[in-house]
Amino acid sequence: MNGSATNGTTKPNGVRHATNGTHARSKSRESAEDTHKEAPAVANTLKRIPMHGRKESNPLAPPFIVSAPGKVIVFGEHAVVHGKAAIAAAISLRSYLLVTTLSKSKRTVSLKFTDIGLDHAWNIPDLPWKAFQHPTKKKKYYDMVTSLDPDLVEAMQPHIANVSPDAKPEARKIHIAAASSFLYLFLSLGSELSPPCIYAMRSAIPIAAGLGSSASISVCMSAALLIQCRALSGPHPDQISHEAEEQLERINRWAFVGEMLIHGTPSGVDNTVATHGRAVLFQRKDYSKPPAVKILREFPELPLLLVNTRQPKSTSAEVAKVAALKQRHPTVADGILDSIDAITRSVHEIISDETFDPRSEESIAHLGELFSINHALLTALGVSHPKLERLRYLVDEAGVGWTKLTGAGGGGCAITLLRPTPSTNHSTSSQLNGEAAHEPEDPMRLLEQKLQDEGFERYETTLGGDGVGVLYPAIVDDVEIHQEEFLTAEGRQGIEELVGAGRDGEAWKYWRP
Ligand SMILES: Nc1ncnc2c1ncn2[C@@H]1O[C@H](COP(=O)(O)OP(=O)(O)OP(=O)(O)O)[C@@H](O)[C@H]1O
Ligand SMILES: C[C@@](O)(CCO)CC(=O)[O-]
Repeated sequence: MNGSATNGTTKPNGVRHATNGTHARSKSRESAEDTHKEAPAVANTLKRIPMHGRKESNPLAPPFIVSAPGKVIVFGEHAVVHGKAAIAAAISLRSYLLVTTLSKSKRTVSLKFTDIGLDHAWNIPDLPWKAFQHPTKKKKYYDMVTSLDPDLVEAMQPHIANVSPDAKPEARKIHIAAASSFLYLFLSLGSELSPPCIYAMRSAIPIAAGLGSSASISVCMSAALLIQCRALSGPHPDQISHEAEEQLERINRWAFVGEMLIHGTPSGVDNTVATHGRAVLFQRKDYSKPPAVKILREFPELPLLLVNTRQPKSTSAEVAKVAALKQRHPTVADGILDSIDAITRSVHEIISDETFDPRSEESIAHLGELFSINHALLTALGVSHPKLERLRYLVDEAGVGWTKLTGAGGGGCAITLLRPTPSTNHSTSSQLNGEAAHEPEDPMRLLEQKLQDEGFERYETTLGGDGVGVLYPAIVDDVEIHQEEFLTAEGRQGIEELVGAGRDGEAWKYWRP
């Protein structure tokens, strides 16, 4: 529970700050606003100015925050890695990246990714700029990069080798994945003259649970670095549709590069839905070309239960398992992947039909069967886990819906499509006759209790929200968000309240083609 959230009489941020020294606060606010007038990095359609083109006397860019959602894959995980279609939807759990520019006397770039315990700084001049800026290697901010350059990955290694040297091996792996992802993007989009900065990450998305935490942070890093090199215009409410689409595409391309550093061989569906939000029908047949993406703006409000087995898993290990099975049993594995593809296409047809009614028992039951079949096929591919099977068993036993794993499997989360409950008629004949009411136990309540007893965790979320968003400058309710409070905000509630999440029409802006 976040202490500041319950503080009561006025807006939470105002209350918190009033006890912290009003003078200092309003000063930092003024400087942020002034700077914003001088250097509207994202507010207008910009002439591109190289970061290093700024005059010595220019004020510091204000702190700003970018945010991106996690996702659930509703149908088609794993098959999508092998060129088949998938449907994924954004969830309301999000990551937030606060970027603070330091004075020019510092020459460091720092990561403070406190969710994973990573705190690392590099000296900007020491980084392998020569390798990344070499004319045969240098990428433009608008390029489409579909594979990592092994020479550049190699050039980064001495700078990755000194990340968290004393951490335990498991934690270190996590740190190295996140740090490599950032550094490759920083070296690709920045220059030796990039401003010294602190990049502070907080996320409400559980890590390695199949909800796209890595894609969400990759989208944040890509968007922040593109904003800093002034390669984005907007977001602003009257931005024309195709221009907004172009910005999202630019962010998505570099987020895919970030994902490659974490996953190895991502299909790109996770970063695509984390960038665009809503829901997407996604297919990448040829990795050297852009994927086919259809944004599903009218994605139905499906009644879903989202549960985490809390069994950690590695996406790259699960993806490798399927690749190995495909090598050993090509015909059988291809048959399974084709069946998953057929399910995804059939679902797309069903939900696109205007007669589809997510409140109808019949429609949901039809879709529910496809949930169960998709899960069975994923189990056949070897990516389920005893905890996922136990979860599915408990939901089946309660008779409340149809369950499938979501994301990479091997643990992580499952989604259940809930059976619509017939409206309960409380005035039964026995009650009307004055007999004692013996309410049958609510199966959903019983299930929730069992899930809790067995250590499963349920998430409250809605599907289909906004994609990447920007709070520039990092000011909510006229108060600048400070790095320290950002890093120490308690849990999901604490961070969401601090950044003013979900308060559309205010400071947060989104590209909405
Ligand atoms: N809040 C965070 N802060 C820093 N790094 C993070 C954070 N969340 C995720 N990561 C990085 O992403 C990695 C997790 O990626 P992984 O693909 O295994 O899981 P996922 O993205 O949650 O699941 P899936 O790909 O199945 O949806 C972590 O090891 C870490 O490097
Ligand atoms: C397992 C997978 O299909 C989904 C992970 O969320 C991998 C990918 O698409 O990159």
